[in-house]
Amino acid sequence: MGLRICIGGATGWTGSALVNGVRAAADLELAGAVARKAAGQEIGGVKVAASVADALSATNADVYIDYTHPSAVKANVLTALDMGVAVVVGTSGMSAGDYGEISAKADKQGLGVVASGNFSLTACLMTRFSLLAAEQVPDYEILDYAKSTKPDVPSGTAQELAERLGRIQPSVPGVPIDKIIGPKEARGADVGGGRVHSIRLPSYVLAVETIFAMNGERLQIRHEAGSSAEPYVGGTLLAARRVVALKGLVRGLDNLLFGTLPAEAKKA
Ligand SMILES: NC(=O)C1=CN([C@@H]2O[C@H](COP(=O)(O)OP(=O)(O)OC[C@H]3O[C@@H](n4cnc5c(N)ncnc54)[C@H](OP(=O)(O)O)[C@@H]3O)[C@@H](O)[C@H]2O)C=CC1
Ligand SMILES: O=C(O)C1=N[C@H](C(=O)O)C[C@H](O)C1
Repeated sequence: MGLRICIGGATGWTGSALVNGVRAAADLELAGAVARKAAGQEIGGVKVAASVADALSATNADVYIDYTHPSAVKANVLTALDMGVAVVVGTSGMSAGDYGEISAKADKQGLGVVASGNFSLTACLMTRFSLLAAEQVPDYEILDYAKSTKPDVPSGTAQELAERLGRIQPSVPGVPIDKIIGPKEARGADVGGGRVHSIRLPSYVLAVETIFAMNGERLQIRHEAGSSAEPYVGGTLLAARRVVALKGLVRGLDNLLFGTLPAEAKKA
């Protein structure tokens, strides 16, 4: 019997790619699925439940994976932990405070949670390269592009990056924000120490770019997502395989792949 996976958001863009990924993996088994509109129907050989609690009481899942909605994810994760199930979080929209609560619950339950603003390999490389750059170049700002209908801001990718860059090297505006002449919002938002400008327009899936600048030169590190959800499957399933051996919260796929950066370990 393989590792038993329950997928929240199983009918969605990412969730349906994951259902296929789990079914194609010899060491994984689809144990449950959650989605409201398809509740009662069958997906990948399992009956879709209307809620995480219903899905996890009907099955003995080892891991719950959430790709639902920013308005639902926190309650879903806390429910799974309360029910003794390790969690992988793909859904965006949770604040640093929300992650604090999840971290405390995971510690209390002795369970693992892996969350990553982006589970694609190339996005995870963008994050790691940006963190390395911030150790050397203190002046940077983050541009966060997504489709016009994305409800949460900044994206999960940009939020996690901003918080982590901000811990290594807070981004300090050349003119302090309270001294700005004109609308302060035009200078973006301070997200955990990193300055983020979010753009929401049709035709984008998601792109995140950090501009590092020194006198006379600039470095731009950019990731651009395409229209397929395939890139998120490998990283999410790697996290599912690893999370069962963890206790507590790990944020960032790059930490699973490459270990903790010394600069982040020092500031933790
Ligand atoms: N970390 C990463 O690498 C990635 C993160 N994401 C993030 O994942 C999230 C989902 O994205 P995407 O796949 O495009 O979303 P979709 O809108 O395509 O799918 C959402 C899924 O969740 C279900 N759902 C929505 N609301 C609820 C709820 N309240 N309770 C239970 N199920 C719910 C939907 O079904 P129904 O409405 O019938 O319930 C559907 O199955 C977003 O936050 C996105 O930013 C996306 C891709 C990669
Ligand atoms: O909403 C999306 O589509 C995506 N969201 C993720 C995020 O919020 O960072 C990332 C993914 O590339 C697509």
